[in-house]
Amino acid sequence: MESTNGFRTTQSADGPATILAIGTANPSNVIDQSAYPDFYFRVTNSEHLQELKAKFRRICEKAAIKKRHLYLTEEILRENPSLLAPMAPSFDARQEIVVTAVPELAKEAAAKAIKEWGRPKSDITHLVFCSASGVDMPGSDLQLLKLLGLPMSVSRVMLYNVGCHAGGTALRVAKDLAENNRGARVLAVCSEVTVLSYRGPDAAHMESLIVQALFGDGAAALVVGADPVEGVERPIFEVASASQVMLPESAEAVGGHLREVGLTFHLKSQLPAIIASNIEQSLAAAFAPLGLSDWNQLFWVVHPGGRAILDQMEARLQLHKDRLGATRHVLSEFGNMQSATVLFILDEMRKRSAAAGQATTGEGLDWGVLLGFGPGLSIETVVLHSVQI
Ligand SMILES: CC(C)(COP(=O)(O)OP(=O)(O)OC[C@H]1O[C@@H](n2cnc3c(N)ncnc32)[C@H](O)[C@@H]1OP(=O)(O)O)[C@@H](O)C(=O)NCCC(=O)NCCSC(=O)CC(=O)O
Repeated sequence: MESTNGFRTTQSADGPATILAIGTANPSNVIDQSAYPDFYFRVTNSEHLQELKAKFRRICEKAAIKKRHLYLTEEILRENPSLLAPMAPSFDARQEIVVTAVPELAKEAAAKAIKEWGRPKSDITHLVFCSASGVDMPGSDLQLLKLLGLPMSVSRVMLYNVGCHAGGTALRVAKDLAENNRGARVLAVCSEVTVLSYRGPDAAHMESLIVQALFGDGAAALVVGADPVEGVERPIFEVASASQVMLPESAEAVGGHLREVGLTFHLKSQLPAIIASNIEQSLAAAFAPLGLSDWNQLFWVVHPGGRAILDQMEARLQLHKDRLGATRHVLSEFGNMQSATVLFILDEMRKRSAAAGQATTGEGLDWGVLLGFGPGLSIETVVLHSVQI
């Protein structure tokens, strides 16, 4: 009888996990960031809070965001007045919306990814689903399976309420699944619809104002698999390594709490500085095996938690201005879409590389990094290798 080791060898892939397709989707409702302070204070019946409105306008102006997509329209808000108050018990009303909106938006993104991938959806073997937008049992992973008509044999992993680094987490888990299960094709999906954290302004909750000014809704999906089938599958990036680290004594920097009032966030103003002063350690550990330490030789995909995080990281690492171009573009067009954002940036990266006639999907460079930040404070570092265009 064959040894377990021999059996295990035949179960593993030969090559590294690759990203074979990317799809994205947003709700059709678009908000213009410059007009948003007027809309937000009017719709939440808060026009009497003029000082707070002026502060909100300052935050919106400094966010480096042009527009965002939000599921919540004025009509839906009017139908759900408990969402407008700063701290009214409203969990049921919020859940009612997200349990269908999250998997539906995920379906749009996943269908696009499967179409680009080019193989039948019945060839999907695993699903990794991430969302910080509500919880349910069975979860959004099962709803998505049904909405897409995927085989009932798909092995699912549901990552609820991980936070903004979860795009990196999903890719890390997808990589391990793809490399350890020969022939596996993993659908990794992040879907965020910020209905849980939407609320009216309140001087007692300044951190909520930041969330109202920065967060947007979006879903993104990847198909991940090793040993691409020649002539059928076309890799976009190879996933060389993926790791997670937690920064000590940073638990208070960022977090979220699910309560009767929905999801509340705490965001310390030191967050950009904490990330900037710790990031080089993660980069050094991730790129030491490759002998790389010139950060300007990498292409960059960074979770844009806020403009100040990008600015401080860029300054600390002395990155050339164009290195964070794809990241800043996605922040400007969509805001902070939590876990989905880095996957949107991957899409933007390969598209702008092709449009500019670059030699590789990573702006002409070979190696790149995807960074996610979130509660913990947790940092996800994914090392990517581009492919020739
Ligand atoms: C919000 C900003 C765009 C504002 O830009 P600047 O900092 O350049 O401008 P600024 O200093 O004049 O700030 C504008 C106003 O916002 C206030 N302000 C800034 N940060 C604040 C905070 N964390 N809590 C409360 N208020 C804050 C300032 O005091 C100021 O008020 P006044 O004008 O009255 O003086 C930036 O600070 C930023 O990008 N911050 C990071 C946001 C963040 O934490 N993102 C992580 C999201 S969570 C995430 O991504 C992970 C996850 O959820 O898991």
